[in-house]
Amino acid sequence: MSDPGASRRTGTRELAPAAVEAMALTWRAAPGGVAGYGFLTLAEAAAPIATAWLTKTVIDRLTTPGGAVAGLAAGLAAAGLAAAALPGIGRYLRAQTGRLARADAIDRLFAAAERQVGLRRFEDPVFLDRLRLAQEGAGTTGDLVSGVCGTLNGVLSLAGFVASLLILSPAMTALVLLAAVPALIAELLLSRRRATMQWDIERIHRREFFYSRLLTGVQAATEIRLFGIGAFLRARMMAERRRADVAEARMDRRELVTQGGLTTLSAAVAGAGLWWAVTAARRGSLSVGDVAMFVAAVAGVQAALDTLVSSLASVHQRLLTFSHYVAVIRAEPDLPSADRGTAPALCQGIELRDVWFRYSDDHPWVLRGVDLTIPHGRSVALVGLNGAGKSTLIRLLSRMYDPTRGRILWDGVDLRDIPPADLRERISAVFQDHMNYDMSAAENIGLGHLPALEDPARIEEAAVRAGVHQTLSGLPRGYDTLLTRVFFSEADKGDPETGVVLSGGQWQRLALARALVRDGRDLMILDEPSSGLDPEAEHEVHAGIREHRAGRTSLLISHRLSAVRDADLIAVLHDGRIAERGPHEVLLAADGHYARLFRLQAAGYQEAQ
Ligand SMILES: Nc1ncnc2c1ncn2[C@@H]1O[C@H](COP(=O)(O)OP(=O)(O)OP(=O)(O)O)[C@@H](O)[C@H]1O
Repeated sequence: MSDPGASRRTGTRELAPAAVEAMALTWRAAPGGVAGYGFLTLAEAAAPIATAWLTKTVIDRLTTPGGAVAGLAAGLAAAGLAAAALPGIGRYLRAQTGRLARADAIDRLFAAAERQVGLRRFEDPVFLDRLRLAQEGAGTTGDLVSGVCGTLNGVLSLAGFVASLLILSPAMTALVLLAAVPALIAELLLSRRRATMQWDIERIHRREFFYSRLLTGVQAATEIRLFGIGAFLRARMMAERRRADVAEARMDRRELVTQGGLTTLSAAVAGAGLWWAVTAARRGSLSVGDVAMFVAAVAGVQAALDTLVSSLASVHQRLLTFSHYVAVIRAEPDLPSADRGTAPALCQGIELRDVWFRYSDDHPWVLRGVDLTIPHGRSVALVGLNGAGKSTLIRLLSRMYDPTRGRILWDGVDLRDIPPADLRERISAVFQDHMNYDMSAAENIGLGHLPALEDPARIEEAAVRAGVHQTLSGLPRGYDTLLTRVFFSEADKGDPETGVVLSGGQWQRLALARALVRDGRDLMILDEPSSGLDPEAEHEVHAGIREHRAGRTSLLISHRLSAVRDADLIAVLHDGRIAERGPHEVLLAADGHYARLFRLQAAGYQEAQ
């Protein structure tokens, strides 16, 4: 279970730990509910057996002169009452236990996903499929318990009715039981097939979900309309839907045929039994009560077998799904992480020593022996063409991945020897693909440093420094304004106080404020912090950043070379290596890649004059 992305299918071996985990989880979440439900299961199983015996005895006494039946009738009424009331109480307990177990399971699942310190698992389609099935498994933990209770109910009812039937006819008992064996095997095979089918169509569902999100989300809405690609995307979505439907229909047909055959078999056995009982009664070897008991017992055995077989099949299938949950919560972190030690406060600097990296064995090398030092208290800029590997290098610095070869040293300590959370505590960053959270303006900034959520002055200070304070304070509810409209109904949408939508550049400033609120960190990473800003805003933001970077350790990535010229050191990433390094003037004088790019950009501006 250490590598939840390794295997596409779940084997029977994984079912036992899944069963133990599900039981333990449900017991922890709702011990009272499980105990109550277990008790009700016993009572529910006992009620029909008691009813059958009481009925037989009442009939026998009624057909015998002078037999007292009042007490038996009362018992029969009590058993009937129990049979009527218990299922309702059981349903409530089952639902309540299910809710508690589900909440616990979902919480643990998401905590486990968070334990994946890097990004690799989230780029692995097999893991993503597993994660989705795990969510499904977590959501139905309670059903698993009710399936187990159903199985228990089936076993108990079966035992009671089989014992009753044995007294009347051992041969008929054997026949009824034998008829159940193919049903049991067939149902288990069917549930395994259904679980395999679910796993196989998981990718189809993921693609369908992707298209449906595109078609219903606001992000792609403009392009979809402008390019007129709605029908094209819908056709693709429906093609995926139909592929999934075909697989499901095939499965349903298989179930229909198998279950139809099994039902016919049960009916034939019941008919033969009835014929035997009636002839035996006519011969005088069975009483009228015995015939009633026999009919009830055959029906009871078949109903119990039915419950047992379908509960077992459902438990089996749910366990197959739940085993994905177990695989995810027991998954080792994707990166080996030290759990002891701390990231020392940066005094000397960060050194990349012969760092090689590729995203996987079948991807090309992105970095091919990068040697770079980011000295403490200095500003370093990283430039390079699209796809040169700049953002990749940042992901390695914040340990979203480990270098394939080589080492990254934080004051001489390998990043692998520092707990990732500790390392990240010392870093602040604005990412090129920053997040826009559907939350309030204050929360969008405060997420950069959670204690700041209680400190409005600190949030405001960061907003001022990112140049977004004026925008935010002018919103209908100031910093408490929601920066989204997704939570409001159509009727609310006319009211500006229900949420606003910011522009791309305003969001970018907000992302900068989120990084700045994390003040006092040892390393500030700025990956294209101003790409969506207007020239005035860009100038203003870079002036602010320059001031902020003075005397601090920072790494800035920007294609706008005028923004990086003041860096203490500029490194040019080319062909996976640092091709040039030095201050602006030195690189210009060297007349290499940097000088060529800088002159190209400068010429563009001059032409415009
Ligand atoms: N998650 C990923 N899986 C596989 N390959 C990736 C992944 N992310 C990036 N790459 C590849 O790695 C290379 C470097 O990408 P990276 O984003 O680091 O470049 P960059 O220098 O930041 O580019 P840009 O200037 O366009 O932002 C590219 O060829 C890209 O296709």
